[in-house]
Amino acid sequence: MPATPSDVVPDPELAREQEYVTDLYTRLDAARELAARRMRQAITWPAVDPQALQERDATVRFHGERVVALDAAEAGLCVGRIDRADDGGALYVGRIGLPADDPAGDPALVDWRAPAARPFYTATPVHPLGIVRRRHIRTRGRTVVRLDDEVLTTGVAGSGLTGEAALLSALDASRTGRMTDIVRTIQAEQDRIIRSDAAGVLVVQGGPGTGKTAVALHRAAYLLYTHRERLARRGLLVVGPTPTFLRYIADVLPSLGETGVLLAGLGQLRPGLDARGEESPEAAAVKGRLEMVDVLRAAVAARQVVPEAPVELEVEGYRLRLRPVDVSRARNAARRADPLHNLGRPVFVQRVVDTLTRRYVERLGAGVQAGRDLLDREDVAALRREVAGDPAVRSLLARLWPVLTPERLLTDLYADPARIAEATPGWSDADRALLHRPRGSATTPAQWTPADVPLLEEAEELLGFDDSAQRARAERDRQRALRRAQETLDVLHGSRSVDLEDEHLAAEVLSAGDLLSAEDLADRHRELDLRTTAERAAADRTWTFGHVVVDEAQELSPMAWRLLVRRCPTRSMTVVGDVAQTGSLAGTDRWEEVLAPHVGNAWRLEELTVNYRTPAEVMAVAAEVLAATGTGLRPPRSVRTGGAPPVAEVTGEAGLAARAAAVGAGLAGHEGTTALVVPPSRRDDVVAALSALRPDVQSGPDADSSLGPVVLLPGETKGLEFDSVVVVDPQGVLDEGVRGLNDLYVALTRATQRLTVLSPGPLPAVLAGLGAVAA
Ligand SMILES: Nc1ncnc2c1ncn2[C@@H]1O[C@H](COP(=O)(O)OP(=O)(O)OP(=O)(O)O)[C@@H](O)[C@H]1O
Repeated sequence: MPATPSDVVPDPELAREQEYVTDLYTRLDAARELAARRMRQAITWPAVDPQALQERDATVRFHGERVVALDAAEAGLCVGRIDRADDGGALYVGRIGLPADDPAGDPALVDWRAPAARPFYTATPVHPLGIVRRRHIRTRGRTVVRLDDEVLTTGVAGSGLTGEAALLSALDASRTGRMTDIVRTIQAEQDRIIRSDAAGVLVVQGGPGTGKTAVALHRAAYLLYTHRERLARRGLLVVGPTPTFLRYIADVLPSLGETGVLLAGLGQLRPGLDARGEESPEAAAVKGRLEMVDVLRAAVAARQVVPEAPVELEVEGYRLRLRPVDVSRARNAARRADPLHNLGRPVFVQRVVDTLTRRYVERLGAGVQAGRDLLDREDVAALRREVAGDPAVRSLLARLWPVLTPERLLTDLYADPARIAEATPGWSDADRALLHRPRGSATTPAQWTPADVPLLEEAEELLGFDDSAQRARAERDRQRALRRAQETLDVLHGSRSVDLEDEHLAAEVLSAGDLLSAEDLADRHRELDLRTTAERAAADRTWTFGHVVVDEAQELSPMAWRLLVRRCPTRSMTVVGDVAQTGSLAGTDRWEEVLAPHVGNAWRLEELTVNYRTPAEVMAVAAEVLAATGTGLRPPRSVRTGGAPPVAEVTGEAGLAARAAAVGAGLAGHEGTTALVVPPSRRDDVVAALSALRPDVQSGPDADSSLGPVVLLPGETKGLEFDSVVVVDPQGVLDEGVRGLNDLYVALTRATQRLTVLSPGPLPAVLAGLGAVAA
């Protein structure tokens, strides 16, 4: 390990800190017991009216969340302390705040997110912020095992790293396949971003391994702490690129005591849908264009049909005629009444049925003198009902103005080249062909892809949702509950009058019926709604979030941005990514480009410059690839050096898969995680060869590196890291990716310890510096 400025402190100090830490755990246990007791009490509260019911739910939820947060604080409760100048004493910093006995004094433990804890992360010898010493306290279970001190009175600038010894030991640790929190070792440049103002759009640009994901998640925890009330109500959404990535980061916020956050990929942003279908990058890119808004508008308008010739219908043996002008008038009236397709439909239906009823009346009266007058208003209403219920009329209405779900609109559009052509004036045939997708069969339904999700959501905005049936059902349920409650009250009331012989006494005794109305009783029996804000938000597509964090944001298409901005009307967003790592064709290499349509220039940029993941030797190789991308971005500076130098081998075409398997299996025998990154055309061969040696090999978007070695495409490694990485066929990665240089850059920068490159032929020019040897 490199030299560090820390002094390892002798044992008596350790004993003193142990005493303090033991006291903190006693306080933690007491706080947990108290919160659990309060929660149990609140569950039994009678909820006599809707307001009391709401209060009960909120109280149970509040104490429940507190118990979860206190549980989460158990591991590594105290992270360190800062000693203030002028005998201000020590302030202990930890994962959660715990009060001291004297409420006027310092708390026993300051939450890492509180303003008072800030110097723990940002004080330096040059800017000590009133601190003379910073101590990192390392615990295992409840036992203090190590102290690392930094003296901040020297006035001499050091490495620029905060708590360097603690940081380097965290970075050297083997990876488990799950991201962990960095509360102990947040660096000053990261702290500034984590605590940056919640308002507006904050873009965090940084190279691989600079901690963008870590910072984004800690910022989420910070914002939940600082704006607890607003965010607890509105919720916070974290959007990530792939299901694997979401699983990789899933433990971080709960370990920080925050469970109310919704983590979702783009494919999961439509309630009830998990869109995991695959499609070509070109098709996804076309679907991601902003022009798709107009395409969908046109597709909806095309479903409001005016026939070219009159339509003849037979109702109860009478032939009725509907002229194009009748339909076009009905359509205009419906569009005026409500621009949303499904909400305008009742007006359209009403107009058409009125017209047909008029024709029906005329036909009935034909031949009879003053036939019209023979029918009174009730007769006409009965005829109208007949017309409205007639199967021929209903099927005509379904053809002229169908009720549409977003799924049906898009399925019909994709399946029919004529519909696509009508909705895409000015498009090339090649782009139109990319939208085409045959209807699935009953056995193999066409799968929705992540790029479909913003379109389905946009379509929902245009179609509107006629929820009258749902509301009617809810009202019927309520009435049924009321009836049941009334019956209960009647029984109670009846038994009282039978049991009590003394009329006078009976009048004095209040029965349940006197105290409660049927309505109250029905409410009293309602279930506790203990869903978290995140769960309620996930089930409601109209939910708008208090804050949205977008990770790997460079991959998002303009349509995806449009969806996210709709879910966050306040534009309180944290957007993190690296425009040098963009792999999708729909993504961006310029932040201005994607943000301008939604927020103009009203966004601010922060940059992260230090790489905490990739050792300097590996980063030097990746830097050549970055230079070749022409983005002009500088590679981040690695904090770790002296690891194993990267190696490259030329295997020959025939030996590639077998060698990849042998190297992968060898590395997977080490502690930590192993990934083989391959171009798509090599995946099957490499998986087959490796599984002969390691049956626990995993591949594809659900692969989990904590369970065995994984074989992944470059795009599937987005945001992840592994102790050992083998890049198989770098030329294939360059050739097969739509942004091949970016893909290779991503693949090379996933390694925390060891990098091996296996090439079937000569190395691509951008990797010439590696100096390959023959296998
Ligand atoms: N202050 C820190 N203390 C300890 N570990 C850190 C710190 N900052 C970052 N790390 C670690 O460095 C690694 C890289 O961080 P992270 O994945 O957040 O980087 P990133 O910028 O999102 O990378 P990429 O762009 O490649 O996805 C992670 O293991 C993370 O835990």
